[in-house]
Amino acid sequence: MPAPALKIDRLSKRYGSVVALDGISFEVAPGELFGFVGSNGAGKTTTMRIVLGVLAADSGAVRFGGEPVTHATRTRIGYMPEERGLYPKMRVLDQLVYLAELHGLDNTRAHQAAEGWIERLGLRERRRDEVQKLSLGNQQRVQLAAALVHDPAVLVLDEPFSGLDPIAVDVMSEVLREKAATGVPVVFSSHQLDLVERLCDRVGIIQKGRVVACGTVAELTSAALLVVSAPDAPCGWAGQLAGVRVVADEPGRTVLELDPGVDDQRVLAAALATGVVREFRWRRPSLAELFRNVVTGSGE
Ligand SMILES: Nc1ncnc2c1ncn2[C@@H]1O[C@H](COP(=O)(O)OP(=O)(O)OP(=O)(O)O)[C@@H](O)[C@H]1O
Repeated sequence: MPAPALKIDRLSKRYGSVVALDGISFEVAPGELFGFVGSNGAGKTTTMRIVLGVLAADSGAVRFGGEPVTHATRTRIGYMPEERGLYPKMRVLDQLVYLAELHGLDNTRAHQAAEGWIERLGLRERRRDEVQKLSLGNQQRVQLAAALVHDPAVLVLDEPFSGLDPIAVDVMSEVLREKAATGVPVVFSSHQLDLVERLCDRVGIIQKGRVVACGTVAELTSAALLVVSAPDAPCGWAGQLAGVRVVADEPGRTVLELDPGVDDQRVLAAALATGVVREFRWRRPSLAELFRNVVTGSGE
């Protein structure tokens, strides 16, 4: 049976006078790897805590297969909290077995699952160590194992990649891909936009508690940018052109966004008026460029 979709439906949340969530909505389909990105304080952690039920929304709902999430369905979510929630003095294996049993696995199955994830995440040598004695990266691997050990039907991870070395990033990426490939909706937050771009099927950009852009990376980055290398051009040469916005301006190289209908040959003429033009080409923006555009509206 395929796992149900996770739907965040118009959630709002205030902390006193601070509006943390302002009607945020998005959906993560079964088998989809969804990247949740936004500036500091945009509302990512608040959203994830509400999904987990550790925080109540003022209004809106979290739905799982169309039904509001209940205490029973919540136990089917695998969660990696931002503040990490392990018992520092418990040994790795004991901790994972304990968590699996808490989620309803009997002792034998809990051991099998814990050992399986220990092996998969390269923690075999550490399995008898107290969590507090592990490096931060290894603690994070244990935290991932803790989110997975009860074979969840939904995976929600708050900045799982922060602080990981490149090998651990690869392991984490593979595991998330594999989990999604089994039909589970997987959502994770991250500030590492290159990674999100590479890994995710879809991305939601959140700002001030609302989703301001959502789609596949290809959809989000379809509006092309114009790269112009004009080594003699004075800084800011393109700033006065009507319908043209400067996305990046380095000495001799400028990246521009043109309003619909603006003739790029007019831009080329303006560039040539400053001297030689070595490069004049269209390219897709990166997710990081798009993010800056969307979030600051200025491109920088
Ligand atoms: N316990 C709290 N009390 C008061 N305000 C809070 C509390 N938790 C979060 N906030 C505020 O709510 C807003 C959203 O915070 P949240 O932690 O959800 O953002 P975030 O997107 O996860 O940020 P980051 O990328 O920095 O982790 C921010 O303005 C934050 O200051």
